[in-house]
Amino acid sequence: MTPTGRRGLAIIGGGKIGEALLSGLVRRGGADGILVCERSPERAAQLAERYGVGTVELGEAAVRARVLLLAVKPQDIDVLLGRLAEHVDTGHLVVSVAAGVATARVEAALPDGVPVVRVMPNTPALVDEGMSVLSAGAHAGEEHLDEAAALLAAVGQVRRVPESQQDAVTALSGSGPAYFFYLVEAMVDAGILLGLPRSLAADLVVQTALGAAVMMRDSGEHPVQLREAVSSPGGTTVAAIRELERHGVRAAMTAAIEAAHARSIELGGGSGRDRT
Ligand SMILES: NC(=O)C1=CN([C@@H]2O[C@H](COP(=O)(O)OP(=O)(O)OC[C@H]3O[C@@H](n4cnc5c(N)ncnc54)[C@H](OP(=O)(O)O)[C@@H]3O)[C@@H](O)[C@H]2O)C=CC1
Ligand SMILES: O=C(O)[C@@H]1CCC=N1
Repeated sequence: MTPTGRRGLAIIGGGKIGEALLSGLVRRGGADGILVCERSPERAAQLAERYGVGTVELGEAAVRARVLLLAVKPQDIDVLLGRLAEHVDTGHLVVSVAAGVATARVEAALPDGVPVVRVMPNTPALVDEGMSVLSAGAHAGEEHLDEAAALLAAVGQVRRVPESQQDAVTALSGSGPAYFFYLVEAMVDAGILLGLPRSLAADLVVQTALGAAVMMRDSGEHPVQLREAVSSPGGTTVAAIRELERHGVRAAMTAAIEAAHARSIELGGGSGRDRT
């Protein structure tokens, strides 16, 4: 039973991803019904001013909000859950975005039967182009997954996976924006090396990244086909791709994503299990 007066969402942890989700949700639905609980009073005040949301202590967050979105670092989650446990009941929905942290670990720290949904979002939620991937814990039903999906759909696309795939998802789409930013940095630096002004180089690279992303999403063609269309025989693109292959960029990307996957498992203290 949901106690009367409990409504809306509290974001617990107003850091990078907490703010990305908050900004999109406020943009989509307004600040009414959204609360933020943040350890740093300065940061809480900043978010309140920026988004017009109310800020609360942990206990009050659980009294006033039905959905509790945990957005603290995996290293802080056990302390948070220890403090939260006495305030939570089965009428809440707990949504955790902590990398690597299995729903079973969250459930074990809370009263029996509390529904928990694990989500891996990403920072493009800031511009409504997020990718959020959901898995249900042992006590989360379809209605809880639907509720979490509806929340995250406000800031981008949503997919569901068995929880055993969440560490791979984390390595791919959770951390993924950083790989593209890294690549863009390198391309802009190369443009500057070739004598272009920084702002022009940045404009060229960012628009090229955007155009390439939209083509990959909308053209229905495989990235290899799209790359072939850029690669004139004996031309500039094949000369560049040969260097990327020579320097092992493809292998480096695979190794990077494997390292992120391993780190996600390490942060969680082991791989997440699927519901049986
Ligand atoms: N950044 C990203 O792109 C993504 C992050 N995630 C996950 O989201 C979580 C947060 O990551 P990120 O936003 O990068 O981290 P941040 O460190 O930027 O944000 C976490 C915030 O939570 C605060 N906090 C810690 N403990 C508490 C508490 N008990 N009550 C209230 N606030 C608290 C922290 O305060 P303080 O600064 O004092 O520590 C900090 O402001 C992590 O678990 C991460 O794995 C998931 C997907 C993408
Ligand atoms: O770097 C991290 O650990 C978090 C999880 C996914 C993206 N950022």
